[in-house]
Amino acid sequence: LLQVLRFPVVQLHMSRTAMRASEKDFENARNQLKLLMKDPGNEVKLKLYALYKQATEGPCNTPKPSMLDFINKAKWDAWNALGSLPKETARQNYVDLVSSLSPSSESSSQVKPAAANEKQPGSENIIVTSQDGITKIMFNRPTKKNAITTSMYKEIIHALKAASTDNSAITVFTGNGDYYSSGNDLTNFTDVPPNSIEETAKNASILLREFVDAFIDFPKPLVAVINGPAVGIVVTLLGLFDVVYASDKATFHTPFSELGQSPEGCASYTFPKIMGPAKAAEMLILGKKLTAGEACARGLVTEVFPESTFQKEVWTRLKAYAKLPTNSLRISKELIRSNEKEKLHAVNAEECTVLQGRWLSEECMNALMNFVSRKSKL
Ligand SMILES: CCCCCC/C=C/C(=O)SCCNC(=O)CCNC(=O)[C@H](O)C(C)(C)COP(=O)(O)OP(=O)(O)OC[C@H]1O[C@@H](n2cnc3c(N)ncnc32)[C@H](O)[C@@H]1OP(=O)(O)O
Repeated sequence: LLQVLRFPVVQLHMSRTAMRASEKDFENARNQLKLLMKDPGNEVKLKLYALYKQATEGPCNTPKPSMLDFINKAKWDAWNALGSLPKETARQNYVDLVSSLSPSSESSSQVKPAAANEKQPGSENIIVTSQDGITKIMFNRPTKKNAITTSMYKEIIHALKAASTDNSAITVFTGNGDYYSSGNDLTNFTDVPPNSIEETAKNASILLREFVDAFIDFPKPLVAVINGPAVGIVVTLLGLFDVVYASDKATFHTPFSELGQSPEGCASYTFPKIMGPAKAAEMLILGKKLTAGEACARGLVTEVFPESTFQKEVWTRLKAYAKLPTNSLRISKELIRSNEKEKLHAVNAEECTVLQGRWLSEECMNALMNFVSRKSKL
């Protein structure tokens, strides 16, 4: 069996290293900032200040300046809004932000103001645009039902990091075509040399953990616009979103047992909290597929819209929300989520460890073989 499954050769360690800014990158970014020709404006300068303080001193720990001390109060608010963002992440976000200000930047994850359908060069499967105060991250692999490849996970991590410090108020995920997403691309696990299986499972577990961490730590309101069926990881992640709008043609399916796998995306913790343990078990253990109406009744979805008016209604609403004061949006999110963060990171770590073992199991390998040989369709 192991001979039949050939896992892809991926370089997850390399990418992981690349995603973490070193002290030297941080120092370079500081120097690069001094060379900027154009004043980036007060909002960006406040973000840079806050990220710098967070990266060097950790969470805001100084007394709040008086209301009349406008400048220091604005700086304090910006730093304080970063909450418990880890120093390392702040350092990376600082480097990303400086890099996005540099005219010579060629970073593929740079989020820039763009026309709604503009594609980022070199990242066709994920399209990131920023307009009207909204950063939109769109799965764009409609011929494969927007299944998520290894490189797409990495691009999304990068896009989230950039979106956390860009000028937008909210960040929205959606899918292009008839599906929101069919979840993990199952061929991520079907083209690997037999002697690399264990290492590949380990690397996939590291990547998954980093991917889910990026959602747990995301500081702005995160909205899912579910345009069609959603399967697997894109469903479990919804417990980490702040608002979920769904078309009435969307469905929600987590067929983990059928795949010989187990839940990820912190769903083993968030789903029982959202819908109660019995309903969560029906989805996560038994793989019951929900309609949008059922998912809304269980509290996983905020609101369901008729497909005929879905896009118009949802985007009109989101554009209005994106005009709300950005700091207030962040601070309210922080209040709602911060108490849970530590727990969520622990749950994520545990789920990734368990999944790593599942990917090496015969049950999982059989399910993947079935998919590849087209014997099994969900
Ligand atoms: C770093 C690793 C992290 C791992 C995280 C753990 C994540 C777990 C999960 O997400 S589990 C869920 C995995 N997803 C699935 O099990 C769905 C599998 N797909 C299907 O069951 C069906 O394709 C379908 C129900 C989504 C759609 O069926 P149908 O309408 O009949 O279309 P097709 O099957 O013909 O699909 C069209 C085309 O897309 C390819 N495709 C669809 N989904 C996936 C997928 N998840 N992975 C890979 N490829 C997918 C399908 O093979 C067809 O390709 P083809 O035209 O044959 O080349």
